[in-house]
Amino acid sequence: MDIANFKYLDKETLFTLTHKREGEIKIGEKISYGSDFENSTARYVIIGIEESIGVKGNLGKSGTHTAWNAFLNAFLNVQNTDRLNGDPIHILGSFQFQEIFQECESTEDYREKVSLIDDSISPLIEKISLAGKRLIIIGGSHANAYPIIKGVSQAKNSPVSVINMDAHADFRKLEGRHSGNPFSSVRHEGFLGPYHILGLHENYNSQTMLEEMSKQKDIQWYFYEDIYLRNKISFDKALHHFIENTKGIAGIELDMDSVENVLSSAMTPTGFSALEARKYAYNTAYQLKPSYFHICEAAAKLDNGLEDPQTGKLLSYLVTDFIKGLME
Ligand SMILES: N=CN[C@@H](CCC(=O)O)C(=O)O
Repeated sequence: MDIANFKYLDKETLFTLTHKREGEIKIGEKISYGSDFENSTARYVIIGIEESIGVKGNLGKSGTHTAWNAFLNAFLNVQNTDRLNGDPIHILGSFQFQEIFQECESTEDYREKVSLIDDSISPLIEKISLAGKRLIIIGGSHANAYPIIKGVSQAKNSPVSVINMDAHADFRKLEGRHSGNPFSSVRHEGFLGPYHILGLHENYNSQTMLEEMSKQKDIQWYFYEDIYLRNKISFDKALHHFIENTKGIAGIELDMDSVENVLSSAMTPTGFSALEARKYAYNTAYQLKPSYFHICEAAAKLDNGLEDPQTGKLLSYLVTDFIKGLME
């Protein structure tokens, strides 16, 4: 089946990126791949979204389209062991939206195109979810939380209960689609159930947005500052509280701009550690068996030239932690 702007992972790419070594087996040698995920026995389907349009529509710095390849390079070369076997994993491929990106000239153009890509992404998410597979999605901007939640919600015929580790609530007003309003947009359409945000930064969430969220009883958050400056609650307790309050169909969001020093549009010198992000991925998967895991906003290279050779490896750790949590 052809999907607009989607490239299935093919044998040649897989073989080029998987570096074989005698006496060892890499994950890339075990996973299944390509279009026929429905007939694969794999339970977990991984897709990429190579896209920076949502970030530009939110007046940010482009670069999130570079995360997928960086992830793939690292992930395919993870050792296949009895701690993590590649057999239940299927890598489908990635959405490639760089041509659409090149067509944009203004903020309005980016916002219009985000609506367009929303409509490409959600049917595939719905189809994979309907096939009973759990999804792992590597973004891309946080704008894509909207089509992901919509697709899962339509497949499961239920609103999705979401936990989001993030410095920003992304609940901005509906002013055209972008990376700052996926949760307000998807809430507006009834696909988002309870919404829990872990680690909001007080400096970067507006009073208006916080007041809007306060009106809705099933939207809750912990500020990063309440955890680490005021010691009101520990990281573990805050996470546990959200996990306990998540019922039914669950989705997990991880915005990498909440993790200290990870390259992204809103890169931060103070935030969660890589280890906390790993604990988040593992524990949410282990305890909730969520329908999807969306990791977004990370970049291997920003358009301003900044590069980070570690992005792909961190994304790969997070995905393997999440899969281990699902399997244990
Ligand atoms: N998903 C990210 N949302 C942030 C982005 C900030 C930035 O790119 O600088 C927000 O809207 O506040």
